[in-house]
Amino acid sequence: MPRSVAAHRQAVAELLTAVTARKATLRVPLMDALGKALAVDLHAPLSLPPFANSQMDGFAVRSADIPDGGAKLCVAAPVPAGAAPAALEAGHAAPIMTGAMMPEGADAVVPIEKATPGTFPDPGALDAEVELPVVEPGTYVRHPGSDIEKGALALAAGTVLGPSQLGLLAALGLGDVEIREPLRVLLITTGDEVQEPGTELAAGKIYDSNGTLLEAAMRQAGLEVVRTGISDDQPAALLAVLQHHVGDSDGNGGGDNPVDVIVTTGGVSKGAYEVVRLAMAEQPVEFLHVAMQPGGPQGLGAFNGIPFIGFPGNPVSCLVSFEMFLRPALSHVAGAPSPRSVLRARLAAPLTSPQGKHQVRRGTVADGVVRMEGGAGSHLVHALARANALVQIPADVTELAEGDEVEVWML
Ligand SMILES: Nc1nc2c(c(=O)[nH]1)N[C@H]1C(S)=C(S)[C@@H](COP(=O)(O)OP(=O)(O)OC[C@H]3O[C@@H](n4cnc5c(N)ncnc54)[C@H](O)[C@@H]3O)O[C@H]1N2
Ligand code: MOO
Repeated sequence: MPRSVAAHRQAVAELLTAVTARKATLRVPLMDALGKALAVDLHAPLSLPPFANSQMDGFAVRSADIPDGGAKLCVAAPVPAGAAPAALEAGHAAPIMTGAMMPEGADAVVPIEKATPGTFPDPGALDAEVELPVVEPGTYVRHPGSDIEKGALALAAGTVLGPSQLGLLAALGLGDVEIREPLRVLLITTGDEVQEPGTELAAGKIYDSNGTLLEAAMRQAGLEVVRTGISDDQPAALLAVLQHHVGDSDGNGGGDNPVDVIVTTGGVSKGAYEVVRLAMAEQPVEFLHVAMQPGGPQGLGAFNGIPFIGFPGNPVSCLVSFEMFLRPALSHVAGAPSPRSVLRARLAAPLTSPQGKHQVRRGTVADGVVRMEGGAGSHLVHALARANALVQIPADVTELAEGDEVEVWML
């Protein structure tokens, strides 16, 4: 009896719980925190904006100086961005640039387009005057703390740090940040037929797409990845690679920066040379079938005490396995990455799906409608590259009509 998708996801999460529990926190430069989870609640060390500043290029004024019909004011010394200006005298208007600090006493900005003349006087010009229309106090002034007050919670522990979050930390003046230490994954692709990209393709061989596909997916999910190169179909060779990186069953060897999880691709189904199955024969690893297509055959357990996950060899099966099991399990137990956004979309065309298998098709979602990219085959990497979503067809659904709603996970 195949295992359900939910049960296998749960099993992967359980496998990772112990690993994530023993990970420490780490202080890293902002850019190294991209995609990682914030370890602690982070409070703003300063207000944003830090001081009142102008939202427009124009004139900083005391609004009380300008009656309903407008007024002619003396032009004060200009205030460029970055300067700390002198206080604004009554009856004066100071040329001010976007982002520049408001002079003390000024409470509004009139944009240059509304001034007469509509250009700034030369900085050296003496006795210049400008005519300005009436303006409400506060107009085009960005008040200190209007975005966030000093001391307020800027980001909560567990927040996944993307570009916007890291941009906020930079705006708050932080050069580094404390993150949850990322999991280190040992990624091994297998197969006698598989060859490194960038080499000349021999007869009967194909290029290794799984390694790049999964390493990219893992890095994007905030994982550290250790690649070993391709392992051939000799179990002894795969065991040697594993032992080199992980150490032996007594915990000897494996280097001083151990990996937390091992992920392999290929060699888990029913062929005559299933290298991963054979190499794991002495280990507590279960090879099973999940009621899902693609990504049915799966391996799960431990190699010399290190959690082990064996994905099937087909490239689309690898990515679907990662998205359906490893990514959600990591979101659940490690807080990063964020779960995929889940939407509902209407089918552009009818489709059929095998009874008893949760099918994950690849599609393009636009304007609430999803169009399939390629067929169900798990070798279709070109179609995968066109898709922006995984289309989820539950195990008990065998037929859907055009316009029927399905769940889609945005990639
Ligand atoms: N008799 C059966 N045969 C198969 C079954 C089954 O239930 N009974 N399951 C099929 C399904 S579903 C899948 S998925 C695959 C899984 O096979 P393995 O995990 O053992 O993977 P391989 O046989 O090594 O490779 C499958 C396929 O993927 C290609 N491949 C492998 N590695 C890479 C790589 N790094 N980059 C690109 N492509 C790769 C490989 O050449 C094969 O075409 O088994 C089915 N068979
Ligand atoms: O499960 Mo396989 O992954 O369908 O191609």
